[in-house]
Amino acid sequence: MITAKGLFKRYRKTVAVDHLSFDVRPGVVTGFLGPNGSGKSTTMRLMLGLDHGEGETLFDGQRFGTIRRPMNEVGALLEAKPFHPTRSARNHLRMLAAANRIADKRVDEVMEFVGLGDVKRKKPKGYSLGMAQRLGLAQALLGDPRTLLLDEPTNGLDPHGIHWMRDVLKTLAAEGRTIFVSSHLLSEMQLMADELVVIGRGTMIFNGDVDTFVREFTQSQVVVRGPETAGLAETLKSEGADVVSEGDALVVSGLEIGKVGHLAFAGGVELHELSTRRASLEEAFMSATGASEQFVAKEPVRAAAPAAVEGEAL
Ligand SMILES: Nc1ncnc2c1ncn2[C@@H]1O[C@H](COP(=O)(O)OP(=O)(O)OP(=O)(O)O)[C@@H](O)[C@H]1O
Repeated sequence: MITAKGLFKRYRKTVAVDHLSFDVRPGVVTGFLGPNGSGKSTTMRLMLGLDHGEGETLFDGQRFGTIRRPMNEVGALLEAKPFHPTRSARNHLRMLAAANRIADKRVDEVMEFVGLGDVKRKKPKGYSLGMAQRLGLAQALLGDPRTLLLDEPTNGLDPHGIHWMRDVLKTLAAEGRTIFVSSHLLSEMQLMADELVVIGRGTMIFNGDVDTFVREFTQSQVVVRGPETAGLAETLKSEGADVVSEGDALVVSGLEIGKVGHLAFAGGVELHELSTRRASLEEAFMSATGASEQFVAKEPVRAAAPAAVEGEAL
């Protein structure tokens, strides 16, 4: 269990993290989301005491700095490639293992686990970003910790790697561990996370389960299909719904599925489908964080078309 209380960090005029408090439960994957520059990395650094700021983070009741054998309690992957440039990957981990009184055989175990068994004697400076992420995860797992903090662990991984990382994190969570992971891949987060902490400009936007987040920040729609729904469309509109035709279906916004079903039944309309279409995590994220986006790109400007010269074929 992670309990973060009143985390605050200012860089000169910029308040990067503004009194954030949240809990991260064991047994589930908790996703950490926010637009670029919203303070995710700073929050994670504050949680581990790697940045000076205010507030307190407890890992199973203990502050990181007071844990006697931190690698056995909290594993962290904050940035890819923080490795010794000339030592082999295996020796890098062996050195860490020795310093933390972790058995040498655990090094080979975690390197096999993350799929780097064949390249463990190579130097990490020759690793790709995806391989470096795997090595970072191996390092985080070295002490078999109960808590994992991972900042963008899928960064640089190929689709197989992303799929693998998702399975690994879900499995580790199912073993009862506490997993706190940031990612920009919202479709991936939708498949991986059970709970969310969503921030914007350093402040809390949402802390709770994924389904509630999507429900709170989007409007679900009702899909209606049947051989003759034109009359029903008019009835639904007169009840205040927005109705759009999509092929042979009606997509209804603004009315509950029960109400749509009732109106169809009352009007004697035959239905072949009546279902709810849930919005995606991405739609909910856009709606929840739109106002707190810091870096908004301008619409691309198209180069002006050359003026037509009279008589010249274009
Ligand atoms: N070392 C620093 N010095 C000054 N400002 C900083 C520093 N690190 C971060 N910031 C500022 O703090 C804010 C939060 O940055 P942070 O990197 O924590 O955001 P983030 O959510 O991790 O961003 P991203 O999603 O782009 O990785 C930003 O406005 C950033 O410019």
